[in-house]
Amino acid sequence: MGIIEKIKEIEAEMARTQKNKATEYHLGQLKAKLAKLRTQLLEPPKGASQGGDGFEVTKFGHGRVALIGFPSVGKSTLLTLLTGTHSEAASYEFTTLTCIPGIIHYNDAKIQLLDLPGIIEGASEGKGRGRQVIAVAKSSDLVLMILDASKSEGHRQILTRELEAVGLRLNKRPPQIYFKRKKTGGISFNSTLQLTHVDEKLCYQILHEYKIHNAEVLFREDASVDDFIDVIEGNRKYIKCVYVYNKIDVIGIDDVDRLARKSNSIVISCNLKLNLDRLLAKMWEAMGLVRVYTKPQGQQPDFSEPVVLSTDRGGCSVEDFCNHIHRSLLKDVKYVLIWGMSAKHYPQRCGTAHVLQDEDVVQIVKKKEKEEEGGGRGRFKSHTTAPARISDREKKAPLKT
Ligand SMILES: Nc1nc2c(ncn2[C@@H]2O[C@H](COP(=O)(O)OP(=O)(O)OP(=O)(O)O)[C@@H](O)[C@H]2O)c(=O)[nH]1
Ligand SMILES: [K+]
Ligand SMILES: [Mg+2]
Repeated sequence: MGIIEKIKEIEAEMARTQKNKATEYHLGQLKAKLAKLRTQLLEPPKGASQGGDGFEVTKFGHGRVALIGFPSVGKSTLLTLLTGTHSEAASYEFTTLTCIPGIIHYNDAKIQLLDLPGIIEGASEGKGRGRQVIAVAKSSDLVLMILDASKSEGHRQILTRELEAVGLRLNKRPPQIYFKRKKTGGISFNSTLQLTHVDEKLCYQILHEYKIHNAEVLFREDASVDDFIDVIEGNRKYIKCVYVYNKIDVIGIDDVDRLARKSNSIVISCNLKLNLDRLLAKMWEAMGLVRVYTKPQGQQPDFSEPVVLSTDRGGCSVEDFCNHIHRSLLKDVKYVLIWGMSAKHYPQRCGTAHVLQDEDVVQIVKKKEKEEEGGGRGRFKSHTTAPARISDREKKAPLKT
């Protein structure tokens, strides 16, 4: 029996099994079996060359966003609109057959947007180009799940299931479970709080399924069996996802309203170019991107080219900022002066652990370098006002030095 048949068999057995206290252990075991098979399915066949027929596209810019959706929901239309790179769009399904990259220029940052072939139910098991498409989704910093607002709302669940089946976890953070395999000593199981979804016996059983007999387990939250399996598998990818309901020009206002209220969702129309600005703002926020402007001593900040950091990847501390400019910079930094949202007053003197916010201005004061006390002019000299964003006017018309 092939892996896919085995998966189907276990899924059928799980569907047949009633969920109650008596079947809890059995179901847990089935879940572990299923997870193991799915991991097997993802491993490239022995002897096969790595990559080749995948959709390898070089990463570019400050982040990568993948367009995932059923055929003909408007992925290519959206890529063309947002990036100016033409991607063929048509009313028939599977118009796009490969990965087409474009670049979004937004907030002085460059975001790589990837158009992809449509995927269908069963994609995770190899239907269509599903596996390659999902591999690209895994390499992204954000998934835009494009949905046709006029079609079944079940599509969102089907796609989410397909992505979950290959180890993607959308809009979740890793479970707070410490897990370490050991060579000897048996299994030590602990929790810092009362667990309501799993107990020690169930966890032992799952570990047994994985043939793990020595390990340290510590639950730091009231996690589920699925969470525990995710931690054991260790290959899960936690990615943000924005659900984009396209084609709202063909549905009624009540439906638009309902879809717009769903969590992590946005409604758009490519045809009418509706809400595309809001979509970009939402992407920016979801990717945790932060612009930081450098201000040389005695001069105005350079508003033309921000350093773009991400709260999710790499972090946004002053240390991250310095490392971004130059690896060897950090050791010379005495402290920094900060103007902007993260500062309590202007300028605030901070250490390298300080966390920056979008549109902050930073002046680095190096060791053995004299501080510019009051040397700046206008907004960027020392004074105390409530924190505020650096206004667009200040960026456009910097004061003369
Ligand atoms: N009514 C309406 N139609 C749209 C909208 N956006 C795209 N379409 C149409 O939907 C059809 C499919 O668009 P595509 O951009 O090719 O969709 P896709 O998701 O890239 O399709 P595949 O590459 O085949 O997976 C085209 O006929 C578009 O003109 C929209 O906002 N409203
Ligand atoms: K199409
Ligand atoms: Mg397309």
